[in-house]
Amino acid sequence: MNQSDIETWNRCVLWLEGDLSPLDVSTWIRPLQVRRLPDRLSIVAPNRMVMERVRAEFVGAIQRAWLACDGADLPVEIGTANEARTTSAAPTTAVEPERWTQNGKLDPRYTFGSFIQGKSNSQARAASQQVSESPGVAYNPLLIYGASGLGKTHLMHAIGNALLARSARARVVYVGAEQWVTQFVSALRHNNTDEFKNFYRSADALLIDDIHFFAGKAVNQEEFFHTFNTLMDGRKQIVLTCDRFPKELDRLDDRLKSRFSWGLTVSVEPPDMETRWAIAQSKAESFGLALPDEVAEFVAQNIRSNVRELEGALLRLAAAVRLQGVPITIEFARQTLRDMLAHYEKLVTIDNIMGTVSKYYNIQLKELRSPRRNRSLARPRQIAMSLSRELTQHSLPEIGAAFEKDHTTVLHACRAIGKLKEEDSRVREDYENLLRQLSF
Ligand SMILES: Nc1ncnc2c1ncn2[C@@H]1O[C@H](COP(=O)(O)OP(=O)(O)OP(=O)(O)O)[C@@H](O)[C@H]1O
Repeated sequence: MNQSDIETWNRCVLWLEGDLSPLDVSTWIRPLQVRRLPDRLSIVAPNRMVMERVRAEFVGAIQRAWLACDGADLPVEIGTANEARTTSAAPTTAVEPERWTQNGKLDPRYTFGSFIQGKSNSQARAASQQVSESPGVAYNPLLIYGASGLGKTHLMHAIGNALLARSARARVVYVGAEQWVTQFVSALRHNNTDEFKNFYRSADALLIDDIHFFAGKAVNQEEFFHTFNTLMDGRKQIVLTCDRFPKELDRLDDRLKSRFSWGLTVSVEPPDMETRWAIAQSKAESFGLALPDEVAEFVAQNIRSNVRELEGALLRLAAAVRLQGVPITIEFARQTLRDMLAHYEKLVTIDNIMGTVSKYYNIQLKELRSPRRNRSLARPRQIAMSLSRELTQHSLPEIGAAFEKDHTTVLHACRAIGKLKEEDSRVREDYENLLRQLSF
C-alpha cells in the first residue's frame, strides 16, 4: 500500500467504525490491505477465512466508505496474500509477509505538532516530548496508559518521528505487542529466535504499543524481560503503552511490573470540552472541512467518549458535505451523526446521571429531588443538574421536572456550578470525575 492508499484506508476504517460493530472492525476490516488501482479496489485478506467473510458481508460497506472518503466509486476485488503473491495478474497487490527484520511503520501524521494538548493529556505529552529530546535519559521506560482512542499511539509515534527527525540513522523500532507475539511464535517455530533477539535488542529506541496484550503469555514476557534488561543496560529508550495502570494487569510477571516503575508512568484521560473543541477544529482542518465554530461546539459537546470517535464523526461530516454539497450547519451535523448521537442519548439519561451522582456523594437518590437545601445535598443536586444540561439534549424545564424543581432553579444551578468550577478545585475535580464516569 502506498502512503495515499494507507491514509484513505485509515479514513475508511474510521468511517466503517460508525457502521459496524467494534468486533467486526477489528476482526474483519483492520487486517485488510487495500490498494487503489485505476479501475478497482484491490483488497488482500490475510487468509481465506477473512477473505470469505469480507466477500460475503462487507464488500458493499467498504465500497461506500471508499466513495465517501475518496470520492471514487470503484468495484472491489478480493484475494488472500498467498493468492496475490502467486497470481501474476495482480502483482501489485502482493503483501510482504510481516517480518520482524523491518521496522514497524511510524505514521508520519502522528507528531507533537498535530497532537492537541489539554488538561487530560498534558503530562503525557510533556513526558513524551522530553523523551524525544533526551532519549534513554529523561524517563526510561516511559509508560503511557489510558482507555482506548485517547492518543497513546499518537504520542508513541510522535516520539518515534521526533527521534528519527533528530537522527535519521537511529534504529527506532515500533511494534504492537500483538505483532511481537506473532513474530516471536513464528521465530520459535522456525528456530530463528537469535535473529529475533538481535533485532529487538539492538534498537536505539523500542516502542511497544498495547503491552496489555502480553498478559498471560509467559514465554513472551520472559523474552521481553530480557530484551528490556539489555536495552536498559545500554541506556536505550523504551516506550510502552497499556490500556490500564500496569500494576492492575493480571497475569503479568511481577518482575516486569516492578521494572516499569523504574521510569515514568503517565495517564491520558478523556479530553474535556475545551480540548475536544480544539481537536475537532484541528481534525476538521486536516480533513479539508470548513467547520463553523458553533458546529465544532455541537460536535465536541455531543461526542465525548474518545478522540477516535470524535475523529470518526468529523470524517463523516466531511464525507457528507462532499457528497451532498450543502453548507454545514448544526442541523446538518445532527442529521448526519444521528446514530452516533442516539447512542450517547441512550446511555446518558437524567436518571443515570442522578444515580451516578448520588453514588459518588454517597447520598440517597431521593435527596436529589428533595427540597432540602443544606450544602451537602444542594451541591450534588446542582452538579447533577449541570451535568444533565451538559450531557443530555433535555430542555431546562424537562431537567427541572426530573428534579421536581422549576427551570429557573436549573438555570441557577448551571451558572453556579460553572462559576465554582473556575474558583473551587474540589468542585472542578468532582465534576470532571463524574464526567469521566458518565462518558463511558
Ligand atoms: N490530543 C489529541 N490531538 C489530536 N489527535 C488525537 C489526540 N488524541 C487522540 N487523537 C487521535 O485519535 C485517534 C486515536 O488515537 P490513538 O490511536 O493514539 O489512541 P490510543 O489511545 O492508542 O487507542 P487504542 O488503545 O485503542 O490503541 C488518532 O487518530 C489520534 O491521532
